[in-house]
Amino acid sequence: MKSDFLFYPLFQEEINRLVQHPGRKEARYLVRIEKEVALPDPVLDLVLSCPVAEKFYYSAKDAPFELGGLGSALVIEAVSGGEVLDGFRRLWNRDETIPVFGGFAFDVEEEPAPEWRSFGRYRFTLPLVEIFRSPGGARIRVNHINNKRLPREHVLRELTDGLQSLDALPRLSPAAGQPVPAERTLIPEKPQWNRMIKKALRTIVEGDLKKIVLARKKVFTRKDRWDPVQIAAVLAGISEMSSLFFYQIEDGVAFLGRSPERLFRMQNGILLADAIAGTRTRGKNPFDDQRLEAELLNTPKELEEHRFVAGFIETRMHQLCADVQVESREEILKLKNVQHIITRYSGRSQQNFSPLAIAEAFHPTPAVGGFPQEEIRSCLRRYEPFQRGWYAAPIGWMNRKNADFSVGIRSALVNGKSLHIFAGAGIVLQSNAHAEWKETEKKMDNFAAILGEI
Ligand SMILES: C=C(O[C@H]1C=CC=C(C(=O)O)[C@@H]1O)C(=O)O
Repeated sequence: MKSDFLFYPLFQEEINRLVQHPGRKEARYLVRIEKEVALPDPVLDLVLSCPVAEKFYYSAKDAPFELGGLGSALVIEAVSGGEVLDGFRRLWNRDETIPVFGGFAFDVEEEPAPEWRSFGRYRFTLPLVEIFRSPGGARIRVNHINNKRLPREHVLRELTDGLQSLDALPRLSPAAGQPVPAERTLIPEKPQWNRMIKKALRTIVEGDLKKIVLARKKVFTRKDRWDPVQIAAVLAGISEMSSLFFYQIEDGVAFLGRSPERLFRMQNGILLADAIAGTRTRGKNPFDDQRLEAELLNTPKELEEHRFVAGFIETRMHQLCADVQVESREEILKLKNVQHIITRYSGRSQQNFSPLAIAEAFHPTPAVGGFPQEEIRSCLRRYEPFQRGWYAAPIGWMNRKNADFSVGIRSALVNGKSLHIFAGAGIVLQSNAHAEWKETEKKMDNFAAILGEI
């Protein structure tokens, strides 16, 4: 990982030109300068190696794009989606294609728990430096918001200072590192998990809910702070069909993961969404793997779990779109540690819904909440012994009309000396507490290399 990229020299000429043309409109609210570049390294390397406090990265699971951000030009922290859209209204009035990165909590009605406090309920960032790479090439943009209507010279000085200070930082090189010893806490412990499942099954038998996705977490605490960059580098080394997301909002505070599940992608009016549920581990050899795949596709309990999700997504797609197509039904998605049943949908968006409104309409799908959707948040608040925060919630990027959001599973929160690793499992009538515990263990295995064991 080298990334000796220097931002200020790259934009020096443009900044000088802006100084010489004081009449140009950009300085009124938004200064945005763009450059095509021959990027020497993957965007991820650039983002990980720059030791700036706030930074993000997103690559969608099946699109050859990388989006990265360094620093922040504008951060919107809000308690509702409407407030987020208000916060970006002026930005998108200038240019509706500008992407912002972020997400919101699983349960936005809850007061965030201490470990999630800096993420809040909704949080999106317009970065100071935005890096986008596609097979056609790479572009770097710098953004500066002048919402205080400061004089132009002042704005350009701030921009220059921002870029120069990014350049002055020594680059990090996240060495693979040895597994780190840490104290482990299970929340819940196994006996409590067994009781949670029993309670969920009772609720299902009584007929109030049909499916409940219960989650657990492992918290690893060590003497020194965890390095989110090192953990992201381990996730980046995994080769599978999943999106990689990394959102560091303060030094040593980051939410990151490798999610196989797209909540939705909206591109030029086309909406894509996945239903993923039903799980088996990977086999020890190809023959064993095939056997597990056949078992997954022929087990009524797994199919039921999957169909709650697919039915829900299909209903939402019809509410939001015309021409809803099932791109593939009940196929297998093979990941490094597990395999799932996947059904894919596409449709043509009918109305002018904002991407955030679409995210709120889908979330939480029965893959991470349960069924029916309406009852599930209050039920999980009572059943789970910790707050999910941003785990299993939408995370990604959006502009005024387009977006790509993943469901924030196979994920972890790094917060100083604590590392919280999450996983959940769908509980239906035939579920068994021990099998679901083992399944969640496997779902956490992406992080095993960091810890030596989980
Ligand atoms: C809730 C999680 O996985 C969901 C996604 C795929 C399969 C699932 C399952 O089979 O239970 C879960 O619904 C998680 O990984 O934390």
